[in-house]
Amino acid sequence: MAVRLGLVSLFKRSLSASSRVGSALGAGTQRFGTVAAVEEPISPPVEVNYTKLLINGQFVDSASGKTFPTLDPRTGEVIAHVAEGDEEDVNRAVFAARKAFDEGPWPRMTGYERSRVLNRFADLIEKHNDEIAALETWDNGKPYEQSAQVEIPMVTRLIRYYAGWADKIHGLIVPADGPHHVQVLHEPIGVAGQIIPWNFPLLMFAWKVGPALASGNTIVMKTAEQTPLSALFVAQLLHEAGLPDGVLNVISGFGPTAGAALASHVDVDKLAFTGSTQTGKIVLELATKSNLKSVTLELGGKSPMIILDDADIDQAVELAHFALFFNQGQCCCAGSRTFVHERVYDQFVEKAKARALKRVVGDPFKKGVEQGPQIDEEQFKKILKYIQSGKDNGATLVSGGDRIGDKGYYIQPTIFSNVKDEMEIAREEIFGPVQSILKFNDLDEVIQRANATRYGLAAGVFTSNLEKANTLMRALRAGTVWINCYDVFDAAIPFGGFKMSGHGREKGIDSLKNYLQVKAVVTPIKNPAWL
Ligand SMILES: NC(=O)c1ccc[n+]([C@@H]2O[C@H](COP(=O)([O-])OP(=O)(O)OC[C@H]3O[C@@H](n4cnc5c(N)ncnc54)[C@H](O)[C@@H]3O)[C@@H](O)[C@H]2O)c1
Repeated sequence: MAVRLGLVSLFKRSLSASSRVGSALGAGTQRFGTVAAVEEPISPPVEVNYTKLLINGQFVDSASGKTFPTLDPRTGEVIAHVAEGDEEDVNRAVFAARKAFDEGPWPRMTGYERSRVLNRFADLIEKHNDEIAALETWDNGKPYEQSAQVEIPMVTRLIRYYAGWADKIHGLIVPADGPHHVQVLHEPIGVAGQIIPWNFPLLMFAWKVGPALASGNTIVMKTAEQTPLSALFVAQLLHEAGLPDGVLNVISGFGPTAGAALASHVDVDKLAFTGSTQTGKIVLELATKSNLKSVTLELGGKSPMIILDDADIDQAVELAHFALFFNQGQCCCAGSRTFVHERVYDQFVEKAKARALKRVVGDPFKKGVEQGPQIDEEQFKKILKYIQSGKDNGATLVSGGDRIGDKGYYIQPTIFSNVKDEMEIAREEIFGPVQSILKFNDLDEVIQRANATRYGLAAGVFTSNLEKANTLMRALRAGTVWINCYDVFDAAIPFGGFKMSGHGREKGIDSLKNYLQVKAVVTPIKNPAWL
């Protein structure tokens, strides 16, 4: 509940942002529209203490001795040099995780003991909330207030949620048709390989680690090369909370080397991946070719946000703005196709423009900032290329359309109207602050167009008409449908995709199933008193 409130309050903050921005603005911050170079970056209130690989409970150098720089998205400058893991390090980490699973205390501990470790971990995250948030913002560029007040609290909520499950995972006794005692056991699956992206580094860490640990597995995690720092910090806290050595191993490094080695390792029993659809296909193939390990995939999206003609336009504009621009537009489930009913279309576009122009872009450590820089040069260039493609293909540029300043990876909140379904910006995942507004005039038409994508991660609907909401929620082919809200991510709510947005679900009870094997044990019973 607290987390849900966290998100709701973030959205409410966004609702009142237009009245607050004036007072929030100051050095290093700008209301988009008064474009100028972003000023000198604020010094992050944290030190980087953990840069090595975590293998078997120890922070160690990579076998090759190599390191790679992790960069500050505000400037492109080096924050720290981090040990670069590759195949040999993955082998060492899998060996440690295997041993910890086969011999170690973790799967043999009671569920209650495991829950106590996870609860202590959540307490420690809470204690270090501000340091962790600062690391997350420094490495990723997301607003500090978002890290500190929304995301880190979501992490603790999620860890406590799975701590609550740890001693409630149980099988069944099933009545078969015969004199048999039939037990269905739910066992930990073994060594889990986990590969995560950079857009929500710590939240993705938690979504993966929470259910895997609650159900008694051991882990080798490969973090994203853009954002290795926060996972190393909290992995250390998890050991302080009592996690035995070897149960969680963290490898910083690159996809084609460390990630591929993990996906294809024959001693890994399960692979959980979050990232692009393109990479999802690669890791699925590696997993299949190596040892057919089971795979869950959380991939990309091109989610529709549908505004009906009965909607309160001011609220609809704010929600659609939040659905797209949250986290610099770097959300797999971003509402990146804003469908607006033709009766309210022009009014909506005007107000969406006004809102985008008021968006506070600047140093993410600055109070009141809503949007920081994009993660890195590669994403920054990709987004600018998509903006150019929108212009070239005849969409109407309503606001933005360029970078901000000449340093770091800041992009103007950009809106295109008159976007057509076949345009690249309406089909491909931009993963940036670019809103595409499309016009529709009929419910059946918008259902058909909203579903006409290879993705199916999420959808949003904004209406006061219950019947239309009910029709849409069933017709939309997506893993999540948010009605009159967006981006509500409580730990109990399953999340995942239809179609090429992925396989399986994370969070909630569904995620536990990813980390459990089902074993049937059948024993004949002589002279049973009952069956
Ligand atoms: N569905 C979700 O829950 C979700 C969440 C966040 C991000 N995403 C998606 O992730 C994408 C952005 O993240 P990204 O650019 O980091 O994606 P990416 O697929 O390039 O990278 C994701 C992870 O995979 C690793 N990787 C890359 N190549 C690999 C390979 N050959 N073998 C093994 N691992 C490899 C990377 O190092 C990183 O850790 C977007 O498309 C977004 O939609 C999805």
